[in-house]
Amino acid sequence: MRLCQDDAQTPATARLVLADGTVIRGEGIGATGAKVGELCFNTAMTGYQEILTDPSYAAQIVTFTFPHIGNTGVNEEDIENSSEAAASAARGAVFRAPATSPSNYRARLDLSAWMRRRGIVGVCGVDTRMLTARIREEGMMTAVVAHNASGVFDEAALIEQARSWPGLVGRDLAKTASSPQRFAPDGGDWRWGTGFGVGDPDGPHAVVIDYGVKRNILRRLVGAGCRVSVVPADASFEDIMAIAPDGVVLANGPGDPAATADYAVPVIRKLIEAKVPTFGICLGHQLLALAVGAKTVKMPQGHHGANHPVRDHGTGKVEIVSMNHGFAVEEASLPEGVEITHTSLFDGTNAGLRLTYAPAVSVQHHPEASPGPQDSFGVFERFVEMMRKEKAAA
Ligand SMILES: NC(=O)CC[C@H](N)C(=O)O
Repeated sequence: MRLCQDDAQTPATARLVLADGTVIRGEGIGATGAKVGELCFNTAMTGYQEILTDPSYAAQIVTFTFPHIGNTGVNEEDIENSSEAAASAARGAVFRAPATSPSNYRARLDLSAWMRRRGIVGVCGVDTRMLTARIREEGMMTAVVAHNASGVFDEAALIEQARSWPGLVGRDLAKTASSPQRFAPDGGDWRWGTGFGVGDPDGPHAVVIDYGVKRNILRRLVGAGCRVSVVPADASFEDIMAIAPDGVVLANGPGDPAATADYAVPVIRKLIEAKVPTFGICLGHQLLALAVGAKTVKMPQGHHGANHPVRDHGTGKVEIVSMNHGFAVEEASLPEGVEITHTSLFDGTNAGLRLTYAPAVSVQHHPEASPGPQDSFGVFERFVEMMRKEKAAA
């Protein structure tokens, strides 16, 4: 395979430009143009389509450490954006090898054509091992990925574009990733041969606050037996209570949790006070922590992958989970009445909480996987049990 960055003679059609002035040459894939964002790396070996459509990657460019991306093409089912807020997913992608022709019975399109449709700008032929080592040592940096057929770029302008981008700290992106209207999802867990399952019309009513929710969270809730309604990120406590929830899910989402806290935290505080069963996932976990008075911090490299070990202190077991976050809950800032339920075994950061005085739990990882292992699927069933228990006690 050809790596282009050291070969100035190659008419490379793409550039990856870092804010420190590094320019990496590669071959373009997907949309043409130039996209700026925070450069992170993801270590998952499968699930590139789910990763590129995960709304939590808004304003980010994903470097895939797995070298062969595109082998199974793209299909109509493995899409994680739950609404037309498609702009909310990853802006750019960095690959080691050029994408090969797809080989999979579900493939409908090749990766490049699909990325073009979705406006994702990509570059292949990059030494992703070198890039990942740099992110590991220097932290997530701002980058621009640029692609055009001519191979002619104003590199100084691209460096300037990367330098002047303000970064993710202080950015509320949940409102832009959220569906603007209430909706009900259309299916449950996907199974080979039968596709998406159907829900239980008499199950407990889970209302999901959509900060940029992944579809598989909705499918998993349906699969665990819930009736599900999704409400926009800025729905008020009264809007939520008006549709009679048995429980509320605080979804995942992009951006800085502290910036989303302005409008999310007052609603979550009222849910806690009203003892509505509450379950936070990723951004939702961080927002629950902020609602009880804790702090969140920016991580140097974040956690992005489908192979992260997390200890569940309740069961004593280690689960291998999917992760995608660049901010974390600062454990030292957690007040009394908050129990730590999960810990990342990569770096000891907080990965789960439970309030002792209200029915509220949360996890930092992605128990819905997609992509990733299904070790944590059970947290959805535990949430359903919590809703049933609270309802029976009311
Ligand atoms: N997946 C998520 O919900 C991400 C949460 C938050 N935007 C972070 O990067 O930490």
